[in-house]
Amino acid sequence: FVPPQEDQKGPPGPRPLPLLGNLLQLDLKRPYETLLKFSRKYGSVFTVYFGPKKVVVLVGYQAVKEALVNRAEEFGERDLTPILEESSKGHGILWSNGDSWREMRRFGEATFREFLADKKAWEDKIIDETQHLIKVFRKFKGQAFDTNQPMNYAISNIICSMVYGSRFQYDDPEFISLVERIYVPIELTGSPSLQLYNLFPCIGPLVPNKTRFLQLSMISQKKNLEIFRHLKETLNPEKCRGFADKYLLHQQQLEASGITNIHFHIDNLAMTVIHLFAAATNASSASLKWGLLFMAKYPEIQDQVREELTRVAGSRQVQEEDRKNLPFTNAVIHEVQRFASIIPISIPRKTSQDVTFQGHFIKKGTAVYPLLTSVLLDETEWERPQSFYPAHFLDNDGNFVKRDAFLPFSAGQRACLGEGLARVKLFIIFSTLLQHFRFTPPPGVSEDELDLTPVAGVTLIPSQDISAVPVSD
Ligand code: HEM
Repeated sequence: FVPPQEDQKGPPGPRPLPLLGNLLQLDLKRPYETLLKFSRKYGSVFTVYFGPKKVVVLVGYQAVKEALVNRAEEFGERDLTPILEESSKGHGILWSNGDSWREMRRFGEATFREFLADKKAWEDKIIDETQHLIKVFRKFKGQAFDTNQPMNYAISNIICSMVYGSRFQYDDPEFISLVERIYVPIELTGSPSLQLYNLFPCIGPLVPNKTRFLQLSMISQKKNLEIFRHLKETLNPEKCRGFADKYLLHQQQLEASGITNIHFHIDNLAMTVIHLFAAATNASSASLKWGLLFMAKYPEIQDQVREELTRVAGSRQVQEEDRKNLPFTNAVIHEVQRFASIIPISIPRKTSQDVTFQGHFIKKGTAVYPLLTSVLLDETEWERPQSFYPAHFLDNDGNFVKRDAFLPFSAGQRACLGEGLARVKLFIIFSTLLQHFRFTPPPGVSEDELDLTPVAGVTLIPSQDISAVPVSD
């Protein structure tokens, strides 16, 4: 292996070894930490080799914004690993490119806009699910527990309501395996053997996790096709139950008007739905889990949130409408997303053409990793980047202020499709839980002793148990 010629003109970076590239220098459990370290030496645009794979890393608000927003087209393609290429087959939204992605993205944006316009219906689904979540939290009677599973179930069910039009009971075996098919592939993606397979695809037959990943993907595809068959039998243009109905109706309209669109077919719907579950669930539940853990860690901030909620909403259900009157709560939720920085390396992009960026040549098709954590913790943008400090989002009069460098949903043409929906979800669930529970460290553990180390993986997830003590008790 000889690094190609263009590297000499490309962004600088640590010297790669043949075949291994910079793998020996990278902390593979927390690669973002090594990348941050490299940036201190090589600047805000540098090259690193994950084995034979060349990657250009973007660091800090200025570089990330310039690439993803000002040069949106050039940095607007998704970089696919072999396993994702095999499972997605060019379909869906998250792991696709070109015309198919454009059509699915446009359809997704229009549909989500409609959902948000009918705010009440979307909000009611979230409120309904939050009530189920509260019942589960109550069962622990104030004992410390792992918030992972209850949160994953609630969030997955909200996406079920959004996509299929109905929720499941938590103990329904169909639902339990559906949730497993969402979270297990995400865990597998972060496993060392699949990471190795993605760098050296020739070892494929030796990687059981690859077979498991593809099996789960196939089962998801099959199950979705079954659900769509049922939905199709009862499809009613007057009463659209969710995303899948919208798509099926759109497909019917195209057929009825004789328009041929090769991208609107049932396999593309199934993969789009699988991608929506993958993108929507993990990130939302991780953000909420961090939110509750930070409340246990910083009780004075928790008290201030609850005081504001009580003053504005009393004991009635908080609604999205209330957000404008809850600047402190709003600021805390934003600070949770900033400080937890749950997707430290954004979902990989690649260049769609040869690019000269900040004086460096980057060849078409080069993988690009926007280091989102370096934006959310950028010392030139945030007053106290390394502290949990809700005042980042408040002015001197306590009003909420937006911040340019707040990019947990990334930016540009591949930015998070569900940002609007995610924001409503985080606000309603976080506020409602705080109305009902006081979150504390487990008995015998002090706030200082709470463990904020995330579980290693693509998304950062807390591992610390906490207690949810009902406030009315
Ligand atoms: C707190 C919650 C969430 C966070 C932090 C988050 C963050 C992200 C990030 C960083 C990306 C990569 C964007 C890029 O490449 O520039 C992304 C992509 C995406 N997200 Fe989210 N997301 C969240 C929730 C959701 C929800 C609720 C949905 C759907 C309802 C969703 C749907 C998507 C989709 C479809 C993509 C792929 C977009 C594309 O490739 O065109 N996300 N998200």
